[in-house]
Amino acid sequence: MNVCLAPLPIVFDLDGTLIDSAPDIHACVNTVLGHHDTLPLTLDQVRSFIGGGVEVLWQKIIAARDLPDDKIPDYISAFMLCYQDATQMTRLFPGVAEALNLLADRGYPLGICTNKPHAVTCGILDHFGIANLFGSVIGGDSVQERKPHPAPLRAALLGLGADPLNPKALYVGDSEFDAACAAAVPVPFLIYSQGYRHTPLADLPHLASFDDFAALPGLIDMQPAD
Ligand SMILES: O=C(O)COP(=O)(O)O
Repeated sequence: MNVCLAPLPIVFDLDGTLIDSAPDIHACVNTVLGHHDTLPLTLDQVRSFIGGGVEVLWQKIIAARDLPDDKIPDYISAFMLCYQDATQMTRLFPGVAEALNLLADRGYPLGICTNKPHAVTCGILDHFGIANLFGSVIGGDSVQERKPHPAPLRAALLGLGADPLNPKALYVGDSEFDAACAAAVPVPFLIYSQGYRHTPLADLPHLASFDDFAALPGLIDMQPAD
């Protein structure tokens, strides 16, 4: 690491990157579907619908189950009631807490940019005891637009003191939404290969990929500082 220069701000995606939230989301989706006498979805189906935020999740569910789309607001309210504090089956991916603490100790300003609603995001960060590591947390309802639009990532970068229009920073994520958002800002993108992506890695623009959080601090240290 170049110790003479300011460490780069690092912004992280949440679902599929820091946390495996699919089992809790899956359970709440099926609770809501059950209340509407609709067949449950598999964990793989629900996992493949995560990443665009709660509205996109439910658009994909109603398409998969041929449900009336004028009921989306009702489905979303019922889902949020179930999901607002559902952390029982959610896990940090292996090595996440260690990597984040190491990066924070090395002085990297850390942020979150997720399409998950802000309050739920903060609850999850608190639950895992990592909320204090992040200087900026942008959720799917923090600004008007959602990823892949660049606005939420720019807001997260601004919160870390970076120039949102010409940022020297990194975005770490797992999905098509994250890759497109990073390219739109633009900011170099590091992709976690064990997340919820369905596109081959080679087809997503990225600076580097990693499959183990133990490798992330070294990968970040290799990037030129600001
Ligand atoms: O789809 C969601 O609710 C959140 O997904 P993200 O954390 O990957 O942005």
